[in-house]
Amino acid sequence: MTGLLVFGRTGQVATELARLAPDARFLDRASADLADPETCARAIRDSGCDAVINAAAYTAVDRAESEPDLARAVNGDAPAAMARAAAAAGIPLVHISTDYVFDGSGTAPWRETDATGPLGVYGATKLAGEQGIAAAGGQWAVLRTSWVFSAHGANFVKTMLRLGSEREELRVVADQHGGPTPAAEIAAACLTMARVMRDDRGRGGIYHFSGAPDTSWAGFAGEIMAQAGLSCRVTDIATSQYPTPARRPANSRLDCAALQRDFGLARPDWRAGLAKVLQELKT
Ligand SMILES: NC(=O)C1=CN([C@@H]2O[C@H](COP(=O)(O)OP(=O)(O)OC[C@H]3O[C@@H](n4cnc5c(N)ncnc54)[C@H](OP(=O)(O)O)[C@@H]3O)[C@@H](O)[C@H]2O)C=CC1
Ligand SMILES: Cc1cn([C@H]2C[C@H](O)[C@@H](COP(=O)(O)OP(=O)(O)O[C@H]3O[C@@H](C)C(=O)[C@@H](O)[C@H]3O)O2)c(=O)[nH]c1=O
Ligand SMILES: [Mg+2]
Repeated sequence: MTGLLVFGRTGQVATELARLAPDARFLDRASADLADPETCARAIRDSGCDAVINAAAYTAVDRAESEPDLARAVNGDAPAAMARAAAAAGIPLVHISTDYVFDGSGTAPWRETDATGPLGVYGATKLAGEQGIAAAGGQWAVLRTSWVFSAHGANFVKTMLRLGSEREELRVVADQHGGPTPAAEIAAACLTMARVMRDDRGRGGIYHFSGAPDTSWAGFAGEIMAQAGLSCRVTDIATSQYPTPARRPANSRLDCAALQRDFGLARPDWRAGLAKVLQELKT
């Protein structure tokens, strides 16, 4: 996609965007530090691009609890500044957000219109980003996704492969439920949305997108061990048995019907995405 500007170059989703849209311009931390929102706005103003995707974020969920100011600048203030600059330039912004904006109550898949209630700093700062974007008033889309994995960068799959080859047993929480999502599918969805929005200025809003079927982290871990041929046993535990600095939602299930209806994008099967990632890690 020519005329596309992407914030982020090294992350999971940015890496997949670079594969799918090699003509786009990618800004790494050295070119646009999200800790400095004005730099991001200027990058958009100076770019002459006709669409923007923000694939950069502060994603260290536990560390965010002790770095709330930095997390807020990167996840909250920078996306808001991007949205104001994009609105002024008359171009669409596609931004990625998270299931962690929800409090995780109940068992029903979350809809876009449901009340948010983040449990930790990461989720709260991502929610601030969503709100800042909506307040900017231009043409924007926020794609909320969950449990992202790929062959690149740090993610649950790579952690499980490493620990699973070192240990006979792993204890993994079985009472947090959601949809693992391949980064490649998120990149493809963002590109589709950016194209559609560029051609139809009436489109945008908040949308949910996650892999299917819903599972638990323990279920995800079990499938990783099985597909990778690792004999490591996965034992179900409760969240209370795995203390972490940040609280995480028990129910991260996302209702993805609106994205299917408005953009024709269906939930991808994460098990097929996992097979591709394992193949890629082998080569
Ligand atoms: N990972 C997940 O499980 C989920 C992610 N998301 C959202 O999806 C989006 C993409 O996430 P993902 O690809 O996994 O992210 P990664 O954690 O893989 O990568 C984060 C990216 O953001 C960049 N970045 C971080 N801080 C700054 C900064 N101050 N200035 C410039 N760049 C910065 C990193 O650059 P550098 O290499 O220099 O650090 C890196 O390129 C994010 O909005 C995230 O919130 C949503 C749900 C789940
Ligand atoms: C390593 C490990 C983790 N866990 C638990 C902790 C946690 O509840 C769950 C997943 O661990 P992670 O550290 O990958 O989780 P986390 O970093 O919170 O993953 C989140 O990242 C952010 C960026 C998002 O937006 C979310 O959608 C989600 O993907 O598994 C175990 O139970 N056993 C283990 O051995
Ligand atoms: Mg993590």
